[in-house]
Parts: sequence; structure tokens; C-alpha cells
Amino acid sequence: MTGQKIDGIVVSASVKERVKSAVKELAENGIIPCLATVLVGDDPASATYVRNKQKACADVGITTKDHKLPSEFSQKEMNSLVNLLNNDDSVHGILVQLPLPGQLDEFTTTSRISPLKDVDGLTPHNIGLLTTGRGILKPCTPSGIMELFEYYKIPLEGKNVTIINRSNLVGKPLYNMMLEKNATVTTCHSKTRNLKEYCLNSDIIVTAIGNRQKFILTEDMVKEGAVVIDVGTARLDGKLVGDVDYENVIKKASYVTPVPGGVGPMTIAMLLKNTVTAASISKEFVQSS
Ligand SMILES: Nc1nc(=O)c2c([nH]1)NC[C@@H]1CN(c3ccc(C(=O)N[C@@H](CCC(=O)O)C(=O)O)cc3)C=[N+]21
Ligand SMILES: [Mg+2]
Repeated sequence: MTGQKIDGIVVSASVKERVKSAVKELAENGIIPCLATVLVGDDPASATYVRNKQKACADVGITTKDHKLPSEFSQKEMNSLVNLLNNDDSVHGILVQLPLPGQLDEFTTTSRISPLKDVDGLTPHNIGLLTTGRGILKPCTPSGIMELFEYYKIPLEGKNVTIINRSNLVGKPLYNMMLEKNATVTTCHSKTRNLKEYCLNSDIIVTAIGNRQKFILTEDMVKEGAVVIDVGTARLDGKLVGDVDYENVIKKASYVTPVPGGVGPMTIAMLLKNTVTAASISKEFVQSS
């Protein structure tokens, strides 16, 4: 029996519908949610991602403020820009597209964002809330993955999960979210010994490497009936590919996310959701003050 494709386009569309109604409701209260995007440099892939995020915002009625900075933008200038956006009441969410060029430190930059506008969930405040199970603004890619599990009613409780990634944007927050759902979670990385053993012992594998030369998740690494979530994105001969050997893995797995059309669209949908959440929090703050 062959497994089922997890369709990120369908699930992201349903998230976007919910966001759309929330935007309408906010508008009735005089709030137009606004996301400020910050892009430094001229990497074409990053520019495309930001453009896609802005387009998705427009689809659901969220306005955007576009900040494009030269590749030599300094840390000092970045700090001023973040301060400015923090203090701008018309801005509800701030997205600093990563990676940043060498002279800019990612932690210095993202930790400066107001936790109330931190739609990537990257500030120490929001990381702390997440690790104690009280997260409100949570990183978009892991939130999107959790949304897929919910939509397909795939249980996490008591399951063995292997996450092949330890980044602040994906692996670490996802670890906490899955732990909160009572899964037994293992984080693997480049220094892990016997990766295949961890994978074969897993009910759920999440992989986010994004380098086919370094790593491909093949069917011999997957337990019969496992769920496989592919967060990898790389270009191979101009084509977008993930970490997973999809055609073969799906013959053995119960569910697999494709690339494209899996986790990617969910990441964008959850950014919209976080922006609406941030706009709602701002309203509560205005009302209570
Ligand atoms: N501050 C920050 N927050 C992020 O969330 C963030 C970031 N920086 N830097 C880069 C990564 C990557 N990322 C993706 C978003 C959408 C797709 C996506 O929509 N992918 C489509 C395909 C898009 C295409 O064709 O290129 C898909 O998988 O179907 C992929 C990757 C967000 N990231
Ligand atoms: Mg850097």
C-alpha cells in the first residue's frame, strides 16, 4: 500500500480563509493589519521569498511596508530601522528576512524586534514562552508543520519523532511544539552518529537539510508506515527539490509532504496568521491602556 501526500496547498488555503475572516473582523474595529518586511542585499532567492510573502498578505487583506536595504547596510542602521518599526503604531508585524549578510548579526537584529511584533517568533521573550508551552507568536515553519498534523488528524502523543535540523527557525522550536503534544522527540544534526538508526526507530521524521549533495532521505531509512515531513529546499537543475526521495519513500510511508507544495506554503500561511495575531495583541494593548 502506498502512502498519502500531505497537501500543503490545500491546508494553507484553509488557514488563509480563516485569516481572511480575522482580518475582516479587525477591520470592523478599525485595524488594518500591517506587516513590515526587511530585506537586505540582492540575493534573488530571498527577494522572491519576500515577494511571495507580500503577495500572500495582499491576498488576505494584510497591508505591507517594504524595506529594501543595500547589501552593505550596517548593524547600526539596522538597529535604527528596527527601533523605528517597533515604535510605528501602524506596523503590527516585523519580518527580517534571513539569512543576513556577514556584517549583520542575526541574533542582535531579531532580538531587538518588539516581542509583540515578532511574527517569526525569534525574540528571546517568545522563545522562552514557547519552551514553557505558552507561545503566542511561534516560528512559522514549525507552526505550519503542526497545522498539517492537526488537519490530517495524525496523532503525536507517545510517538517517536526524529528532527534532522537544529536551527533556531525550525529544529529547536519544532522540538518544543512536538514535546508539548507529548511526542518523544530526538534532534539529529551533522555530528549525530547512526542517523539511520534514529530514523528507522521513528514514527515521524522531519528533515530540513536543503542540500542534496550532503543528504537525501531514502526509503531504506524509513520505517513502514512512518510520517515524513520534508522541510528541505534546494535548487537542482533549476528545479525545487526537498531532502526526501519522494517517489520511493511514499511507497513505504503512511504520509509524506512534497516539495514544492508541502511545508513551504504553510510557512507563508502561518506568517499571515501571526501577523493577524500581532495586530489583535496590539488592539488589546491599546484598549487596556
Ligand atoms: N525571517 C525569516 N523567516 C522565514 O520564515 C524564512 C526566512 N527568514 N528565510 C528563508 C526561510 C525559507 N522560507 C520559506 C518560505 C516559503 C517557501 C515556499 O513557499 N516554498 C514553496 C515553493 C516556492 C518556490 O517555488 O520557490 C513550496 O515549497 O511549495 C519556502 C521557504 C522562509 N524562511
Ligand atoms: Mg550574518
